[in-house]
Amino acid sequence: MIMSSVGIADIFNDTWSLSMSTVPEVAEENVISYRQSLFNEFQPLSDNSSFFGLPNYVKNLIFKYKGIDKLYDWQIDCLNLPAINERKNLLFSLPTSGGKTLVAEILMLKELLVRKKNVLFVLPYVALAQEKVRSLASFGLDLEFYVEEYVGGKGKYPPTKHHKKRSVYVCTTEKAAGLIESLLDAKRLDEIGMLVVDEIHLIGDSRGPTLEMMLTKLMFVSKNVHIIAMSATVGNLTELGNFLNAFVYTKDFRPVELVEYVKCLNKVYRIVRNSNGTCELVFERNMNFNYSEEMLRRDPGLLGGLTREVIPDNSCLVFCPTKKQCGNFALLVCQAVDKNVKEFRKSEKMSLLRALAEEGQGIVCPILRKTIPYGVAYHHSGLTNAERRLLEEAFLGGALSCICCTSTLAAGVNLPAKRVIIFSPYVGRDFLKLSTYKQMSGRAGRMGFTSVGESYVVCEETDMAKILELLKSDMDRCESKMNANSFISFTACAIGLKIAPTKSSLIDLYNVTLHHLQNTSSENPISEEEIIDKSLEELISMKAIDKSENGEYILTHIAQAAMAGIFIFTIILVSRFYDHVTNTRIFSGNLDITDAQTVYDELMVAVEGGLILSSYLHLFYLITPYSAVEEIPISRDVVISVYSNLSPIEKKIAERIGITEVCLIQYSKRGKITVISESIWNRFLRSLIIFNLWNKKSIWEVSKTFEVARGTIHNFLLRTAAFASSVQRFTEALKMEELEYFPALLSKIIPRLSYCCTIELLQLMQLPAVKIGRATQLYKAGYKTLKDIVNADPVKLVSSIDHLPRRVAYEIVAAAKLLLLQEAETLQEEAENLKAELIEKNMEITFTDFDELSYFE
Ligand SMILES: Nc1ncnc2c1ncn2[C@@H]1O[C@H](COP(=O)(O)OP(=O)(O)OP(=O)(O)O)[C@@H](O)[C@H]1O
Repeated sequence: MIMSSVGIADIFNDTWSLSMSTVPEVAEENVISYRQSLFNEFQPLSDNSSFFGLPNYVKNLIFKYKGIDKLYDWQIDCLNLPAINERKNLLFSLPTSGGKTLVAEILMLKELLVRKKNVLFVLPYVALAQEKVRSLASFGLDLEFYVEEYVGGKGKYPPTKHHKKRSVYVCTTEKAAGLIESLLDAKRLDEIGMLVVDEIHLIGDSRGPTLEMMLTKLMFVSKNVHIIAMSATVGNLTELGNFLNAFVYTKDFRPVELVEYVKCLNKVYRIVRNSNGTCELVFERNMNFNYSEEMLRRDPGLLGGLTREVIPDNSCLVFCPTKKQCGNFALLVCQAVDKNVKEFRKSEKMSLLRALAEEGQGIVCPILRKTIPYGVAYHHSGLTNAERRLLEEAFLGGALSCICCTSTLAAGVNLPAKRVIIFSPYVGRDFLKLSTYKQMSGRAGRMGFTSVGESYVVCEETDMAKILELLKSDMDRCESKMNANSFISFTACAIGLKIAPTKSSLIDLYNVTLHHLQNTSSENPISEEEIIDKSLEELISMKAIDKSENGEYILTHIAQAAMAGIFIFTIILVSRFYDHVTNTRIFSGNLDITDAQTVYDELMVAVEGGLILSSYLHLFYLITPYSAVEEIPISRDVVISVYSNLSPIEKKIAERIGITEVCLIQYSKRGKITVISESIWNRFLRSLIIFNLWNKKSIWEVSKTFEVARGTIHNFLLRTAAFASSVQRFTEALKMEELEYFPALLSKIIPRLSYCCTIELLQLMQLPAVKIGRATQLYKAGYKTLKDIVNADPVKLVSSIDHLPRRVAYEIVAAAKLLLLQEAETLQEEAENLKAELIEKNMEITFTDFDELSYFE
């Protein structure tokens, strides 16, 4: 296959058109011969001709859906490792875009189809997990397995047990942890054959404890789950391999050559790496972009010139140190490029703007409105997921040729570019780390898009020495982030799951952690006994655990109910806020034991004082996560203005909760609020954000009123939905008469909260990566239900929906088919199970039974 002239995107289109018998856009004879070859080689699963132990037609599907017809040598090497056949855990590390994911997916398919076990695929970010669900859907349809999404509010704990087909659970880290806990609790862990963890180095990130605890528990209770972990950037690979008890495979392979440069003043230096590991900067060229004086004043770093060299024909990613700079740099690039670029793919850019408007309920960010006509955009966490997704698709499709982003894009999204510009060697205030540099520069030049990738790091003269030092330094180590709080959570969870209910078994469990491995080799190791003792003491003092008669620790009733909340829905990204919370956190979800007690108290107060149901606000207050206060800082002026403008019913609810004018007076005078706890005051104010969105105020309006970024609001909404699910499960598990109607009340609002949409759009929003704008577009175009999507012609979808890439259209249809199929087959299975149970108990009901009933006579 000639990648350079065709390009992966084209290949996708071609192969899709082949599979769906739509208008082919490649030479007819190629289509026919390819179709023929597919037809000839397609054989049933019993085909024992082997593609790494899989039937040969899996190979064809990889070509059909991924455009890959040949594996790299290292991929073949890795898949043939004796360690794989022996089912030894595998940790493999290659540079970004080396093709690691494909290896993991082939192993995953083998587990599903040959060993017939379920697989957990863990990805660190929501967007990556959703992309994976969508891309695996076609494989699921063809190879007859389910793809179940465990992201945000989606995913059932424990999962439905399927007898006929296997499932791959695509999860974010927190959801995976919840899923494993629920399977352990249900004694069903043996249904899982493999756990794939992408970006394993994130175990050393602030969210790392959740991942570390999950892996530890899994390895402690079972030797049968095959762990496959991968990463591009780990310094202490062997140590990580020891923790995972894994065979370590590493290669320095990049499919596309990467040429790295450093730009200082107007000089460009090439980074030359010598075979002895040293590295030097070799002068390459002077840059002269004929800037006017005015332009030079505005753009002294020559960013515009550097981007102008590649766009619009090729693509460019600009990494900026702060979010604010992303928008500013995007505007700057537009000033530097030729005005004619506005004509380049104009209609696609217009349709992108329309799609963004749909997503923002009619509003498009003013900066994007200015930059998109030039094919330029910015991208950071202040944008909603949907906005980011649209921009990413446009970049992949070529309508956008330049994105100015923060470093999070390098780790989170698969966006290749011809040129990567790291516009400052700082991330925020910190000097770049080697792993971050590698991730950013690794985005340059992806296979199938460009023959060579270039990365430029732009720096001041004063930073040149530091840059050289960075380039020569060893890769960052991955250090366990387990701390006192995570140990308490870890201990409580192990006790709750009964996997380590005694002190000695808790110590054994701790000895499996990465923390233990690193602690023992540190200069001042803490004794394992001390760690466990401290956690136990803390839990006892919080009345979260008791000792049973046989000397084992058990959870108290409320702690158990709190934990049940987590079993059903673990929370997204909680541990990001972990370190800022002074309370002791108990569980990996956000319903910790101190929170659980407060939730309980507040629910009881609401019930006893009278829950106001003439508006949703009272309910929203009760499900506003406690972390909201740190997540959503609201300025003093905004608080005063929002509170002063409360409607009568809102005021009434505030009063019912205990908030009076005195609170406002105390707050306005910058004093401490003494009438009620500040947490009540703060959470009430944040619950108004949810209330406004629920009442159909656009995210733009709410963002303006509360002066909070749209992305932050969107994430807060998702977390509230997840917290509501925990509260729902908590109230169910408490089994108290006074609270028995809460689960039903909450179950009505949770789906709408998760998707932040109207009831009509709920079905469409179940599709992976379909957000409100695209759901609205589909709905308006007459595709109102999943069934409509199943019956849709993807080509028609592309023509009737603005800015819908062809590949995405096919993937959406495949995902809808799989979802419906899964739903129907699950119902069928449940019916069969019920019937089998009845037969087993000799209780088969026949029509004759009814005939005998006099009632019908
Ligand atoms: N053998 C192959 N031939 C051609 N393209 C390939 C091959 N293997 C993978 N690719 C393509 O290369 C790109 C990068 O692959 P992949 O995402 O698997 O890399 P990765 O090592 O997992 O990267 P990252 O570290 O960014 O996650 C993808 O578009 C993938 O489809």
